[in-house]
Amino acid sequence: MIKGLKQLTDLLPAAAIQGRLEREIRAVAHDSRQVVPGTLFVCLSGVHADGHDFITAAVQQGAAAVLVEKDVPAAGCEDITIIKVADTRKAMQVIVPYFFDYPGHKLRMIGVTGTNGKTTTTYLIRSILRQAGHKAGLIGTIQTMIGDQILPVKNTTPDVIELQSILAEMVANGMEYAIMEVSSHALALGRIAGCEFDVAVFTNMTQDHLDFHQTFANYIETKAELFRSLNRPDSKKQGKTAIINFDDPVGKAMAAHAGCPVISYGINSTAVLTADSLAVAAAGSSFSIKGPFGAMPLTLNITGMFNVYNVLAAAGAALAEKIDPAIIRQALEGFSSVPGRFELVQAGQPFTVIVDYAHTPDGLENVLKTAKQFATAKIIVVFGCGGDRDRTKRPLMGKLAAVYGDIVLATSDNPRSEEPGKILEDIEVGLKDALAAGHSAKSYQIIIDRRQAITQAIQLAGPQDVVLIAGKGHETYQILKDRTIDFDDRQVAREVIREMKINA
Ligand SMILES: CC(=O)N[C@H]1[C@@H](OP(=O)(O)OP(=O)(O)OC[C@H]2O[C@@H](n3ccc(=O)[nH]c3=O)[C@H](O)[C@@H]2O)O[C@H](CO)[C@@H](O)[C@@H]1O[C@H](C)C(=O)N[C@@H](C)C(=O)N[C@H](CCC(=O)O)C(=O)O
Ligand SMILES: Nc1ncnc2c1ncn2[C@@H]1O[C@H](COP(=O)(O)OP(=O)(O)OP(=O)(O)O)[C@@H](O)[C@H]1O
Ligand SMILES: N[C@H](CCC[C@H](N)C(=O)O)C(=O)O
Ligand SMILES: [Mg+2]
Repeated sequence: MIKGLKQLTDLLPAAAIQGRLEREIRAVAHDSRQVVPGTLFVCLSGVHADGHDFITAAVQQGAAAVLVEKDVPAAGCEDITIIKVADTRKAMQVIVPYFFDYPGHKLRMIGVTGTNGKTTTTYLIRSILRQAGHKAGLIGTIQTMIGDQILPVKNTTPDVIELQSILAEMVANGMEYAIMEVSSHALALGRIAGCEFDVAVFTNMTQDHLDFHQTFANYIETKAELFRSLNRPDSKKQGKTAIINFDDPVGKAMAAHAGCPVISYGINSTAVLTADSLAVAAAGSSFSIKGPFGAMPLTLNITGMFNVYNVLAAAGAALAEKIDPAIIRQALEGFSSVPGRFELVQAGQPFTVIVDYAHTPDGLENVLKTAKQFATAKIIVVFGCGGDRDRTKRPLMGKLAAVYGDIVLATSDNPRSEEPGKILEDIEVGLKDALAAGHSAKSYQIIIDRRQAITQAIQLAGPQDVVLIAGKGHETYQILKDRTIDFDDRQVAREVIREMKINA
C-alpha cells in the first residue's frame, strides 16, 4: 500500500503540521523497531513506554513522518514531517483503515466476544463456512489463518495496524469472511477501528482481566461496545445479526445494545436455538439442537456443557449467514478439536490426561465439572495463574480446583514479571478455604516448577484417574521474569509418561 501523506492528513482536519505533505507513505507503524523507509511513525503513550521517546530511532530507520500528541524537539526531525494531534491513538484509528483501503468493508466480518469460548467458537464457525464452500480467514489467540496459510500471533486481537494489514491480506487472497476473536482489551484500546461486523457473537461474561478493567461493570460495558457497533448510523453495511447467549445474566442487555435482529441461544432459557438430550464423555458428546429448522441431532468429537454453548453460538452465526442446516450439521460432526482445548494426551497410560486452556474461574469450573461427569476415580488438577494478570482470580481458582479435584497441584503459569511463589501464595488462600470447608480435595501441593508438578500428577495417577493440566492449552512456552522458555503441557505429559514407562 502507498498513500500520499496529504491524503492521510486530510482525515485529521485539526492536526498541526510542520514540514511538507508531498511525501509517499509506504507503511504505518507505532513501533520504532518496525519502521522501514517511508513509514509514518505513530507515537503512542503506552503502559511501559512512550513512543515519543523513539522518534530518533524511527527517523534513523527512515521514517518519513511522525504523528505525535506531545511537543517534540525539532533537532533531528528537520527532514521529516511532524503531525501533531490531540490523541494519536484515535488519529491512528482513523488513518490506518483508510491506509489499507478499508478491508473490513470488503469482507463479511464475524466477531466473537465474551470471557470464555471465543477461540473455540471461531474455529467452529470457520469449519462450517468452509464446509459451505466459503473462503474464511480467522484471527485469534492461537494463530491467524488466511486460507491454509498460518501466521503467528502476539495478541488475541491484534492492534489496529496489524489487524488492518491482516484483513487487507485476506482481501488480497480472496477471502470472503474474516472470523475473529474480539477481546475486551481490543475494544477498550480501539484495536477494531475500521472493522464493520456483520455478525457479532456473545459467549458469556465472567470474571477476568480486572487488573485492566478495574470493575466487572466496566468489563461488561467494554464488551457491550461490540454490540453497539452493529448499530452505528454511519454504517456501510446492511443486514447485521447479533448471536447472544440468553443463559448468561448479561445476554439480554447485550442484545438490547445491538439494535438489529438477534439469534438467541441457551439451554435453560427460552431462545431461538436450544439444546437437549445432552450426553458427555471424555472423547465426545451428543445432543440435539432445536431451532427454526426443527431438530438437529449431533454426535461430536468435542465435549463438555460449555462446548454445547459454543456449538449453539457457531450454529447461530452460520444461520445468520444463511448456511443450510444440513451443512452446519456435517461440519460440526466432522469437527475434530481445537488445539489445547480439552485435548486428550494419549501415550498408552491407563488413566485420562487432559490439557485445557481454562485460565479463568469459570473456565476452570466448567472443565472440572465436565471431568467430574465422566470420572470414575480421582481427579488430579495441575494449574496455576498468570503473572501480571488479574490477581483476584487466583484464590477463586484455587478454591474451585479444591472443590472439584481430589488432589491439587498448584504450579506456575507464565509468571511474567512476578515472583512465582507470590502468585502461588494467592492461589493457596483459596485452596486453604476449600479444604477448611471440607470440599473434595484431600490434599494440595505447591510445586513451582511446572514440569515437576506434571510429573508428580502422573506419578500419583492410578488406573481410571483423570489428570487435568489447565491454563496453558496450546501454549508452547513459559514466560518467566528474565526469559521465555519452551514449554508445552502436552509434550511434557507425553514425555513424563514415556519416561515412567507407564502402560495400560
Ligand atoms: C495492556 C495492553 O494490551 N498492552 C498492549 C499495548 O502495549 P503498551 O501500550 O503497554 O505499549 P508499550 O510497551 O508501553 O509501548 C508504548 C509504545 O512505544 C512503542 N515502542 C516501544 C518500544 C520500542 O523500542 N519502540 C517503540 O516504538 C510501542 O510500539 C508502543 O506503541 O500495545 C502493544 C502493541 O499493540 C500490545 O502488544 C500490548 O499488549 C500486551 C503485550 C499484552 O499482553 N496484552 C494483553 C493483556 C492483551 O491485550 N490481551 C488481550 C486479551 C486476551 C484474552 O482474550 O483474554 C488480547 O487481545 O490479546
Ligand atoms: N462457552 C464456554 N463457557 C465457559 N468456559 C468455556 C467455554 N468455552 C471454553 N471454555 C473454557 O475456557 C477455555 C478457553 O476456551 P477458549 O480458548 O475457546 O476461550 P477464549 O475466550 O478464546 O479464551 P481467551 O480469552 O484466552 O482468548 C477452555 O479451555 C475451556 O476450559
Ligand atoms: N488471553 C489470556 C490468556 C491467559 C493464559 C494463561 N496461560 C496466562 O498466561 O495467564 C491473557 O492474556 O490473560
Ligand atoms: Mg481465545
